[in-house]
Amino acid sequence: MLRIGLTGGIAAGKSVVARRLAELGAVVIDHDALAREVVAPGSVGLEEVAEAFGDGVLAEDGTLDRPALGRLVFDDAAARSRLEGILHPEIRRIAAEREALAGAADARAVVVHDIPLLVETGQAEHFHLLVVVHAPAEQRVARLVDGRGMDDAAARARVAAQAGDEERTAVADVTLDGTGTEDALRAQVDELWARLVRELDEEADAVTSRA
Ligand SMILES: CC(C)(COP(=O)(O)OP(=O)(O)OC[C@H]1O[C@@H](n2cnc3c(N)ncnc32)[C@H](O)[C@@H]1O)[C@@H](O)C(=O)NCCC(=O)NCCS
Ligand SMILES: Nc1ncnc2c1ncn2[C@@H]1O[C@H](COP(=O)(O)OP(=O)(O)OP(=O)(O)O)[C@@H](O)[C@H]1O
Repeated sequence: MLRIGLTGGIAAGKSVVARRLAELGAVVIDHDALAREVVAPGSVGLEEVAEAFGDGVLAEDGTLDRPALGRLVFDDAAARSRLEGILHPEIRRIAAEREALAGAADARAVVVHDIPLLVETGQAEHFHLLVVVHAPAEQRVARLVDGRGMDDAAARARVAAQAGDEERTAVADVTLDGTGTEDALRAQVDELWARLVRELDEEADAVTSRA
């Protein structure tokens, strides 16, 4: 199994890269999606979040009011760290379980962990290959405001809640340029994939010829 860590600042283009890798045959484990699963209705995670942050973070139907919780945590490092303390252990447990399943199904699986906070949570050394999608903070703020309808202050608070661009690129094995079009980004992923497949094939050939 080849384990890849994929990260990048918010709106750098991680999802574009992850979707392309999945199309090419990788098993993608999306940690943002897991962060939603662990607070699904009826989950222990949701109960713990409501206990920690009050019923104001619950919508009328009892589901998590994500914008309300976002307003509480993105301007407050202590609150954010409390939320992460509740959610991250469970997210990691499920991610490890999904990875094990992928490995059991196919020993040659390429498993990609799409993790926004990969560097912040000290996981840079956990992968065979660390891929960082890079686009400068100002461009990412503009994408959040224009593309996702976030207000400028909220967009800047999210960017500020994450590692700086240099911290991420410093630990990257591969840096993808997320500043151009989505097509241009997908083309870089295709190139990377072709290289990985070639390397995996060469490794398999070397093992066969040694046997
Ligand atoms: C606060 C919450 C409810 C806001 O939900 P919302 O639907 O608005 O955002 P969503 O979860 O889709 O995240 C969008 C992006 O925000 C950024 N982000 C999310 N959580 C964090 C965080 N704790 N610190 C910094 N950036 C974050 C990431 O770039 C992510 O891709 C949610 O982000 C959350 O539960 N965060 C804590 C869990 C977490 O750390 N997730 C990210 C990595 S696993
Ligand atoms: N290269 C690009 N050119 C133009 N727009 C882009 C590009 N890459 C991504 N976008 C747009 O920017 C927004 C964010 O992209 P994407 O969802 O891939 O970011 P992300 O890194 O996954 O963010 P998050 O941290 O929120 O998961 C989307 O609306 C997407 O369409």
